[in-house]
Amino acid sequence: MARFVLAIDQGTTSSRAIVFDDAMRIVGRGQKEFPQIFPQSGWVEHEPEAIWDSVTHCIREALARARITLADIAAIGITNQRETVVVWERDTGKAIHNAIVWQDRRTAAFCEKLKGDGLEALFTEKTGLLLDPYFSGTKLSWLLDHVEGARAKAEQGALCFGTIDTYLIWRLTGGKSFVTDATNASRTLLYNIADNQWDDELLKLLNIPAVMLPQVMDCAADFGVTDAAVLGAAVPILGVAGDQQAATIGQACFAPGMVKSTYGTGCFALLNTGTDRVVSKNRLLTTIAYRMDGKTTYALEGSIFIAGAAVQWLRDGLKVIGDAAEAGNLAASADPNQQVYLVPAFTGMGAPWWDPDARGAMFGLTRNSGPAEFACAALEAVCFQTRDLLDAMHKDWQNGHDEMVLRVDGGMAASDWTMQRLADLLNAPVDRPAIIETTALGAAFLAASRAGLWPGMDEFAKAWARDYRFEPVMKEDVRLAKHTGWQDAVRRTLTHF
Ligand SMILES: Nc1ncnc2c1ncn2[C@@H]1O[C@H](COP(=O)(O)OP(=O)(O)O)[C@@H](O)[C@H]1O
Ligand SMILES: O=P(O)(O)OC[C@H](O)CO
Repeated sequence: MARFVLAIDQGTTSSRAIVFDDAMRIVGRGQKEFPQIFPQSGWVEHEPEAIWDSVTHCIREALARARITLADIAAIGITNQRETVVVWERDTGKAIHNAIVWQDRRTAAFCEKLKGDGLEALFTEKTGLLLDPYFSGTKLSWLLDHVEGARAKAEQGALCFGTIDTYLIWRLTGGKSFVTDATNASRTLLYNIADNQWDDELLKLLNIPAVMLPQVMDCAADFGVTDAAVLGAAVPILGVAGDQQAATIGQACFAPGMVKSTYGTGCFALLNTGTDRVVSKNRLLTTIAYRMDGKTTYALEGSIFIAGAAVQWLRDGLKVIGDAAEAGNLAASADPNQQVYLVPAFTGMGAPWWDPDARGAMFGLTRNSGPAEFACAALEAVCFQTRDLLDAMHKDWQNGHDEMVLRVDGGMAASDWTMQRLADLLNAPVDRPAIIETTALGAAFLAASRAGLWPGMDEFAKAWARDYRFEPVMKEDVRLAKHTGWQDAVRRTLTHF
């Protein structure tokens, strides 16, 4: 009997596939990067075919490392970079344009126009999002306006729109399933998260024909069966969630008040608010954490665009480290008497500031400032930004949950120095789990529990294991002084202060 589950994690810079066994252990993995395309300043695209090739490559690699074949897989779970838009022809499956990636800012002027028309409150009320180019809706609208003949074809029902999950499912099932899940839908700016359906009024405002949208399912559902002619065996796809929601699930943040923060290229913190659809007064996003058995659990989300990317800047831009793993040691050697701050607004500032025009800045440099102070400032910036998010979350939603433990994951969570500094600057414990691949784990859980291979949510939550807890040790006056310095640096960087 098939007793393995395959998680496909399609990320912004690479795709991963991980095989888990029925005891939730990782037995094989594959990973492949694919090209990032920057056609103009602020534009970011991916070639859909390159994404597909990377996914099939790492599925083969993961299966080979696990020494099994696809026939040994009981179920597939998919998790993906969110908001990224693909449009393809319904009859040929051919994409009409490169995918427009979540980081792409080309629709900034369109968003400003919609805001100028006084529409942001309506979009926020219905979708929980803001009018920012980050989300899918305005990108889809751009494609229909700029690819010749696209709008007419879309209106005739000849085109399909999907986030990456939808596109992969379409390809894996040989064009038989045209579906998404509620978490991915909730990032499009087209989906009403209160009514749980595509919103006709918003579709009209963005001029998007409903006929091109996929069917929205729960996160654990029957998404289709892989076409044996495509992958070599027919396997059911039983779980789907956007990557940050999948990490929330993988971290077993199932109780209201639980919060996780994922430190990859960017950083995304999600606070489970249960059935409360909290509307943020502090410019956080309201999003669907997961939908199971028709019941929606909501989250408040804070999105920071630069986290591990600041470490990449130390490595590739400044060349003060040769490898990301060296950043912590270098930061540890910084002079504690220097107050150097980096505001890493390299691509604008995300939550809770949402300032697309801000650019990065450093403050407090002296003639003694060197690589160590730069590294310290870069890593501390990620911690300070997390604090800004969590402070905003607590202003928006108290519900008696003053005591907070943050569950962390993502590549940067491997840095002990950064995680200790995070606990210090938050003045809260930080828990790093034993399985750091929480995104894939979340997708695997959705699929494996539906297949009856793994237990349900309660048992899964009990199985969550800690690798290490970082306890705050920094003196209160030091923490306060640092935080005040950071707030001042942010104020001086933002364009709208
Ligand atoms: N030991 C480390 N210390 C600090 N940053 C790290 C470390 N290891 C990896 N990173 C950073 O984490 C990021 C990679 O994390 P990952 O979760 O794979 O990101 P993504 O899924 O966004 O590609 C990179 O930006 C890298 O610079
Ligand atoms: O691919 P990641 O891990 O950088 O995550 C991207 C997010 O889903 C964007 O919202």
